[in-house]
Formats: sequence, C-alpha cells, structure tokens
Amino acid sequence: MIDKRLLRYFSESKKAIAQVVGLKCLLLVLNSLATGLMVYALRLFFTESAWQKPLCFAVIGSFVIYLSRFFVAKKEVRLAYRASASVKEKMRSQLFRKLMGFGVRYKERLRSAEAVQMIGEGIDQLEIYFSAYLPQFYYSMIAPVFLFFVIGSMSWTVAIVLLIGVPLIPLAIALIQTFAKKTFAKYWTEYTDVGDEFLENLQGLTTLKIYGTDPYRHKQMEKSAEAFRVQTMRVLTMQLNSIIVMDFVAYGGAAIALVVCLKACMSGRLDFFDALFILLLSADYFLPMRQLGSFFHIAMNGMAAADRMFDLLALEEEEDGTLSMAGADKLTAKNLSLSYDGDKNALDQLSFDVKGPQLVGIVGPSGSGKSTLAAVLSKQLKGYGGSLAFCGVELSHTKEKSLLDHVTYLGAESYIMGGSVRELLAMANPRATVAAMWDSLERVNLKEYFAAEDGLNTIIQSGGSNLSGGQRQRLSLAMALLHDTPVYIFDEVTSNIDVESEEKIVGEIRALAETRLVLFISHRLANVKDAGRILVLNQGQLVEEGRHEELLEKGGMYSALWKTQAELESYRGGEVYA
Ligand SMILES: Nc1ncnc2c1ncn2[C@@H]1O[C@H](COP(=O)(O)OP(=O)(O)OP(=O)(O)O)[C@@H](O)[C@H]1O
Repeated sequence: MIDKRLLRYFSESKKAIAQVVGLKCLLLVLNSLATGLMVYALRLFFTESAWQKPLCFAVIGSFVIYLSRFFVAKKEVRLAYRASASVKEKMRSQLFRKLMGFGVRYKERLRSAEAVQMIGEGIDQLEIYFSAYLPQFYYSMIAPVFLFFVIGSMSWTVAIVLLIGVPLIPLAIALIQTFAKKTFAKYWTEYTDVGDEFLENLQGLTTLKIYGTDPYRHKQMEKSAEAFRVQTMRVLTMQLNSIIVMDFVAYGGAAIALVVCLKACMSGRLDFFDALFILLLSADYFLPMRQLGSFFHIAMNGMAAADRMFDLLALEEEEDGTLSMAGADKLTAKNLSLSYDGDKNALDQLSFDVKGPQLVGIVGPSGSGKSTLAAVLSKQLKGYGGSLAFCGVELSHTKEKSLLDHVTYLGAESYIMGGSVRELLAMANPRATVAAMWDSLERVNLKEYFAAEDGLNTIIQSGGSNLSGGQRQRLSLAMALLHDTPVYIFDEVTSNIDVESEEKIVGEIRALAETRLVLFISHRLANVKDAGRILVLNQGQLVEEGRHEELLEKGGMYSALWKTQAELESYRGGEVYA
C-alpha cells in the first residue's frame, strides 16, 4: 500500500509528513475532548441540580477546543502542502534535467505528449500521494488504537468489536491493489498514447487535409479515444466498487458497534451518557480508514505515473565532456564515421582539415551526409567513430556548454519562441545593445519590416506563426549573427528565402567568414562558389575538395552538379552558373 521507492526517493518530505500525522492525531484528541465535554454538559444538564456553573465551563471548554481545532487544521493544510511541494519541485527539476540531458534528440527517448502529461498531470497526482495519502495512511493506523483505549475505558466489548472491523478496510484495499495496479498502468499507457496521437494529428492537420486522409486518421483517433474511454470507465468502475466494499465494512462495523452499545446500555452494563459518547466517537474509528480508501485511488494513479517517471529517470544519458575548447579556428576530422542504424554509414571515413577565418562550403547530392555532418559538429548527434576536433580538443570530450559558446548552428527550420523581437534577440545575446539588434535585423533584410511594425517591441507569436516562412528564417539568422561565436554552421539556411533576401544573406555569410570559420551547407552551389574551400560529399564520403575553379577543372561530381544546376537555373540569367 506504500511505494517504498517513492518514499526513499523523496526522503526529505518525511519530516513534514510526520508533522502532518502528529497534527491529525492532535485533532483527534481535540475532537474526543470536545465530544467528551459536550456529553459531560448534557449529563450535568439532565442529572445535576446545580448545573449552571459546570455547564458554563463545559460550553466554554468546547468552544476553546473547536477554536484550537480550526488553527491546528489550518496548520495541517500548510504542512501537507509543504510535504508535497518539495516532491513536485524535485521531480519536475529531475525530469527537466533528464530531458535536457537527452539534448535535442530527446524525442527518440520520449514522446512530446508523454513528457507534457507526465510533467503536468503525473506530478500533480504525486502531490495527493504525499500531501493526503501518506499522512492519512499512518494516521489511520494510529487513530483506531487511540480510540480503542478511550472507548475501552468505558466498554472493552464495544472497543473490541470496533477494532475487529477496522483492519478489514486495509485488507480490502490491499486486495483491490493487486488487480488495480495493472488497470492503472494500462490507463496511463492509453492516456499517453491518445495524447501523442492527438498531438501528431494536430501538427499534421494541414498535410492530412491536403491529401484527404483526415477521415482515415479521424477514424483511427476515434478508435484510440474509445479505447481510452473504456479504460477510464474500467478505472472508475473499479473505484466505485471498492468504495462500496469499504463503505460496507466501515458503516457495517459502526452499525454492529451501535447494536452492541445499545444492548449494553439497555442491560445496564453501560451508562447512557457513556454510550452516547461512544456512539459519537465511533465514526472516528472508521472514518480515517474510509478516507484512506478514497485517497488510495488517486494515490494509485500517482504511483502508476511515478513508475513511468522512474523508468524515464533510469534511462541512460550520454555523458557530457569534461574539456573546454582551446580555440575554434582549426577543425580536423580523421576517419570520421557515423551510422544511424549500426549498419549503413551516413558518414564514412571522412578526413579533412579546415582553418578559419574562412568560408567552407559543404555540398553533395541529397542524402550524401551533409546535415549529418552538421549535426555531429554541433553535438546534436553523438557516438561518432574516428576523430573530430576543434584545435586539438576532441568533440566527444568537449563540454556542451563550451561548444555552444564557440559554435552556432542554424538549420533550415528553427523554432521561434513567442515574445517581442527584443526578447528574442536578447535570448541570442543578452548583452546586445539596441543598435546591435537593429544592425542584425538590417543584415537579414528585416529592419524595414519591423520598423514599420512596432520596432523591437513587435510581438512574435509562438512558433513565429505571425511571420512568413522566410521572415522566420531571417529572424533566426539575425539571432545567430547576434550570438557572435567564432564558428558558424549554416545548414540550408537560405532554402526558405526569396531571391533578393537570399543574395543579401549569402553576402552577409561571406562577410562573416572574413572573421570567423563558417561552414555553409547549401544545395545551391552558386551560394558557395566563392568559398575558400568546398567539401564535396557523396554517400557519406568526402569525394572531392578544393576551390570552385579547381573542382570545375577536375570534371568530377562537383562539376556535374554545377552543370545540372546551371541548366535548371538558367532562367535566372545564367551569369552565376556561367
Ligand atoms: N534520423 C535518421 N535516422 C536514420 N537515418 C537517417 C536519419 N537522418 C538521416 N539519415 C540517413 O543518413 C543519410 C544522410 O542523410 P543527411 O540528412 O545527412 O543527408 P543530406 O546530405 O543532408 O541530404 P539533403 O541534402 O537531402 O538534406 C541518408 O541516407 C539518410 O537517409
């Protein structure tokens, strides 16, 4: 009934839980005292001739006790919150750290919807486990023992009858738990599956509409939603049934005690006012256990969610390097290889040596390994074979933070967060001045546009949804330029951009390469024509390298690609491909 692993993991919450249990016991004592005083007052009222003074005392006493109960209960709520707050904070930060540890490839380990559900609702369920279920669990063990002695002082028979009924509730709970665990685990699987499917369908809605496949996905989604509904109903049915069982035990036990109590009273073995006191307190005998039963269902859900969280926390992370970069103007690859599936090499024995400042073009047919190389260079992909080093420091041993301080990667599609243009640019470089921000916007052809809007205060919606594809890309580029690092990796950054902006941006990239090492992947060879060095990849191998003219002269792959593109782009005037 208790998840020991959870308790061990969050051992710091034990103190607050113990305090909550202590306060619950204090409330029980106060409650018993108040009931005792009330019964005492009634006894005086009906049996004593000079009853005014003691009655007054009893009424005032009861009032004081109820007032104290109010403050104790308030404190209990606060402590219960404290017990769970630290748990939630610790679990959220651990999961967040883990996801960060997976890096940009976290999606390979965990689906986005599952991450959101786990970190949101899953952790909220843990709150109830720690703030309500655990304190109630310990309290419900102590309360019947305390009441056993209080009631026993008046009638041991009634006390024993009541005590016999109490363990039936935890027994019922334990019995339910044996099959409930599977039901809850399945519920969580269905829940995260349906969430993931929903998110994917939502993200791909435009594609589904274009190809008219939305009715098919609609049907599939309906099936998953139905499976989730059925599972939810199973959980609810199980909860309802177990509540009926627990109510039967609790109220059945109280009813039997009532009969025993009345019989003892009628036979004169028990004083009427003592019997009244016992009857009033008998509910407290079962209520803690009964309440434990209600918290138990929510706690089970929290435990099932916790199982998934622990599974995630147990996943291995690739360890970060320990070395800082000694410089970034020299990049050396020796027999660099990488395979996605352990079978075919996406990068195959690449060896090259490039020095900055310089523009290095990386070209090759589709699927030749250009983006894979960029991903390895920016540590988005780890586990390469051979060697890859900036100024002699192996990339796999380099601290990610150090790499990010030296290398800026920009791909064809970067996610733009919501916020003002100023906030976005400050994210790239918190020390950037307003003038530097405008300068970076000017360099990517966005200055006029934002000046006509609300300047740096222009609000960008989440995902850059109020910008065009090209504007989004240019804003990402402005951020990259502001980031100001010695190395830049641009992977098809101009693929989404109109011709005029492309020319300006390629010009900016060339200018940037006068002071930095810029690796520029572009399917459009004209963009890298002026590069100091061009690496030509094919099937993961470096097949040619050199300057544009040298490569044309060779008449190899580069030359063939150039000719094909020249034909395709002849409508642009042809002078670039002449
Ligand atoms: N995540 C992945 N999982 C498995 N294989 C992959 C993955 N990404 C790329 N590949 C494979 O690796 C090879 C190189 O792909 P890569 O994306 O690096 O090529 P590219 O030269 O950038 O192509 P393009 O110009 O079309 O973008 C291809 O055969 C591709 O199918």
